[in-house]
Amino acid sequence: MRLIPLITPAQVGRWSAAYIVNKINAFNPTADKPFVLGLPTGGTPLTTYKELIKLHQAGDVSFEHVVTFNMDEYVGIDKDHPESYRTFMYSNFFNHVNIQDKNVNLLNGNAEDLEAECQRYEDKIKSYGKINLFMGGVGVDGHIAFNEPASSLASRTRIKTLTQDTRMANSRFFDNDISQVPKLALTVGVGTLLDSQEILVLITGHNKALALEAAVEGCVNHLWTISALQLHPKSIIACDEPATMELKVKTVRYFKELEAQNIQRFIAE
Ligand SMILES: N[C@@H]1[C@@H](O)[C@H](O)[C@@H](COP(=O)(O)O)O[C@@H]1O
Repeated sequence: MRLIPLITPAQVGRWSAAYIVNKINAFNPTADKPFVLGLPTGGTPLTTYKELIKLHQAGDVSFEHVVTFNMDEYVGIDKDHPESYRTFMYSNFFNHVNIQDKNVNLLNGNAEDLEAECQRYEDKIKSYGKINLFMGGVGVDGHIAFNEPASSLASRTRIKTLTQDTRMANSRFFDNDISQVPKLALTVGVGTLLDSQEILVLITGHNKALALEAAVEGCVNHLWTISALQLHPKSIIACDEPATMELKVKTVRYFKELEAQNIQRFIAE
C-alpha cells in the first residue's frame, strides 16, 4: 500500500487528478482498448472532479475512450432526484468532459429486479476484462462504496441496507432529514473492488482519522471494510493532514520520506 500524506484537501484533489490523468495518458486508450475507470460520489472527490475538468479543458486529457463504472447508487429515488448518484455524476463531472454517454455505467436503483441489475453490472465489468483504476472514498465508519461494517470481504455487487450512521452522515444532502435518506443501496462489493488493477482512495478531514488508521495500521477486518485495501497488490491512499491524526507519528514520517519526491510539487503550491 502507498500512503500519500498531503496537507490540504485541495492538494489531495490536485494529486489524485494528476495521477488519474497520467494513468489514462500512459494507457493511450482507443475505442477498441478503452481505459476503465471506477468512480465514487461524496464530498471528498469533488475537488478531484474539478481538477480533472480543468485538466481536460487545458487539453491535458481526453475522456473519449474512457469507460466509467460508478461504485454505488441509492435504491428507490428517482434517477433525476438531485441527490441520486447519477445526478451527482452528471452535474459534477460527466457534463463537463468529453465522455461518451454509452461509456458511462451506473447502477439502476429503480430496476424491477435489483438482483438481476447487480449481476448485469458485474457481467458488464467482466466484459471489459477489469477496471484499470478504481477511485473511492471512505465513510466515517470505514465503509468503502456502500460496504457497511461486517460486509464480506469477498462480496460482489449487491443490495445493501444502509446503517443508521451512514444515513445520518448522508442526511446532510437531504435537508438534514434522515427520513428522506434511502434505506437501501446497490453497491459494488469489496471483492469487485479488489479485482481492479489499482485502487486509489481519497481520505480527508479529522472525522475520517479512525478510518485511515484502520486502513493503514489496523488488521484486515470486515468491520472496517476499507482495511481490505491491505489485500490488494496496488492500493493507494491520498490523504490530508487532519485525516492522519490517529496514525502513529512514525507511520506518517515513514510515508512522508517514502513519497517526498512525489508530493513535493503539490505541497509547495
Ligand atoms: N457511498 C458513499 C461512499 O462511496 C463515500 O465514500 C462516503 C463518504 O462520503 P464523503 O466523501 O462525502 O465523506 O459516502 C457514501 O457513503
